[in-house]
Amino acid sequence: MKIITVKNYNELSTTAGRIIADLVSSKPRCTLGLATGSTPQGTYQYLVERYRAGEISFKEVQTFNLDEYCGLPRSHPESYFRFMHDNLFSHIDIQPENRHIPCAEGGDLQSQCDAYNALLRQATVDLQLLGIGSNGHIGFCEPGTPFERETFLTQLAEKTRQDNQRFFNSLEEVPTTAITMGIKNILEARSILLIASGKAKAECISQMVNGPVTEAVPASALQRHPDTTIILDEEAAALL
Ligand SMILES: N[C@@H]1[C@@H](O)[C@H](O)[C@@H](COP(=O)(O)O)O[C@@H]1O
Repeated sequence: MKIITVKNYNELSTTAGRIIADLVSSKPRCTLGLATGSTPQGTYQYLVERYRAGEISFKEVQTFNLDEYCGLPRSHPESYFRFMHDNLFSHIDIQPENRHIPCAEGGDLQSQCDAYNALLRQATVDLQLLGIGSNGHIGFCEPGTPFERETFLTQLAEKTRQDNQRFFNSLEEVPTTAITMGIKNILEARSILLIASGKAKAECISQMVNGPVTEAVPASALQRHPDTTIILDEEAAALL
């Protein structure tokens, strides 16, 4: 694992954004794995600025998002579909047919998982961007998820629902299930870029980097990936 520690969130966003922008410049037809949550927002803002400056184009880029809540229509302000539209896709020249987000609407969610997994299997993700949950989850692969899991319907941990409650009016409104890429899908990316900011992430970062590789800490699986870069601000790196 290559660990880069930076001063603050701003520097974290610029550092991560630059790595992605460099890939898009050198390989215009690249495939990006994308994440949601508060942490990547600054990274996406950086990419939008580089696009607006005419320095990069996403015309030929293909993207796959990690996950999506079940039970929220795509138009819901907290759906990840909407998050990606608002934070990135509506500001850049990516082609609608090149962006993929699990569809968690409709009755047959298992078929939606299978369809998304089949799409992923046809692609090779060049760079997978990741955040991390305070309980060590990546995507929505919660503690206890078998490492060989591919795209699946997951039950959100109570800790995750509590952490994400800040986006909703009450805990009851936070979905209890989601569709997520599995750990196996994530590890198939050519490279992984995980970003984390703030002291609430210090403990899980320490477990991910220095703890044993265990399904109790899903992010510890990244120790097995040959090309993982972790960018941390000083608070998230405090226990390393
Ligand atoms: N499914 C997402 C994860 O992909 C993300 O990494 C995590 C952390 O979010 P934040 O960056 O807001 O701390 O939140 C959600 O649960």
